[in-house]
Amino acid sequence: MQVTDLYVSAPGKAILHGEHAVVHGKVALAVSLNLRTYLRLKADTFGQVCINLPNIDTFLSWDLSQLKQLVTYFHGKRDEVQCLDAELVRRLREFIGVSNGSLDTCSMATLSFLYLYLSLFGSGELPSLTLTVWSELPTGAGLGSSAAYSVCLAAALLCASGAIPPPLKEWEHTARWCQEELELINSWAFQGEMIIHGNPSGVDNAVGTWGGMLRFLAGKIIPLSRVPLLRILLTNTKVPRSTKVLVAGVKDKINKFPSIMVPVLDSVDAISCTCEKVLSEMTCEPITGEHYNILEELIDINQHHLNVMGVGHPALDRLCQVTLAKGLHSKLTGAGGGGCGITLLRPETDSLMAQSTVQELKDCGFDCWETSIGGPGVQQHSAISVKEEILEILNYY
Ligand SMILES: Nc1ncnc2c1ncn2[C@@H]1O[C@H](COP(=O)(O)OP(=O)(O)OP(=O)(O)O)[C@@H](O)[C@H]1O
Ligand SMILES: C[C@@](O)(CCO)CC(=O)[O-]
Ligand SMILES: [Mg+2]
Repeated sequence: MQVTDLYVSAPGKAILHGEHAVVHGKVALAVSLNLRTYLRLKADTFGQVCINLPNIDTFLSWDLSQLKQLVTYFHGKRDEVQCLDAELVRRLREFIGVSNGSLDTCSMATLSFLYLYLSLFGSGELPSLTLTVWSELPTGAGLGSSAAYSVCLAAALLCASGAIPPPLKEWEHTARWCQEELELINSWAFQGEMIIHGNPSGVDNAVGTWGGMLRFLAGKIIPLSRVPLLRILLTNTKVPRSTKVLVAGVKDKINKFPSIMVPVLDSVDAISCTCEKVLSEMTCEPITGEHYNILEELIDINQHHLNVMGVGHPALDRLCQVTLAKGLHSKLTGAGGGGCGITLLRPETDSLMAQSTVQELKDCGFDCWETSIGGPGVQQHSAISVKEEILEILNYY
């Protein structure tokens, strides 16, 4: 089977409110970032499948004959995805020699690639291809790197399998898929997330697929089209952590102390809803200091709740203290336990104040930068629309 070469990209995300609570059926508000993961899929004739994942130092290849043995039992349909095929996951774990509890970066990325590849091609002829992924996102830091990776894999492999068409016309630089096709990409990306996360809510892959700002509740995705322009500082504490472990830890706490933890989750839900209401007011009436005061208080309350859930970290406390000394409010974003935090800048925060805050956070050993939010969701690119330095990496392999 011959596949067509293509480039795709998907954005990372920041969760404004609702991380962890969203896994338990509460509202989350999330927004796409201007940092993206890029994927190049290249057709080959060597009878092999190769993946190059330079961000995580992973370069692997398999003969098609090896992979064919894994799909002898396979009867799956690529347009019907509900839950993970446990037998395929078991075979793949055995094939790459990884145990059920493994959190190894390389194994998780490999497992989710092979799972999607075999699920989408397993009922027909397996194509020979090389897939290279490069991301501007820090890996495992709370900015949805796993979801951006899974969304890129799903879009590229669905296209290569013929389940969805490549949307790019000859004269275009970038193009997006239609709603129905995006839903299919999102549902396959969710499978990839299930392999990496264990029990994802689906909010991260939804942002990677649709981009912009979303309200997410129990799998229901509502794009928020009218949102004010927010200035946000992103800080990466560089403390490594695993989303899978943190999500499992919160679940254990809820099971152990339901009467204590359920009200915390309800309160986070109310924070997301209040934040959504304030953001909407800010688009239809003059923005006042009081709007910002409320947004800041919501950030503080939620950060305390996240500490109660057990997903804080001394480095995140430090972020909150340093920014509060400058009159700015921060909370962790994503799974916490280290990783990244967001700081809301007020309209009157001048660039000198922003710069000195960034410098103080860098002096703590953190990475810190002002970010723009609301980038487009998954898209196909022509080669010339991919930034030169990224194209160079993707074409190197
Ligand atoms: N650029 C990449 N190349 C290959 N694998 C990646 C890449 N980015 C992420 N991954 C996979 O995703 C895993 C990290 O996912 P994890 O969910 O723990 O962090 P995150 O998605 O960055 O944070 P969060 O889920 O809190 O937003 C890595 O271990 C790796 O398997
Ligand atoms: C911690 C969590 O709520 C967000 C991770 O970005 C997990 C999830 O929603 O899948
Ligand atoms: Mg993730």
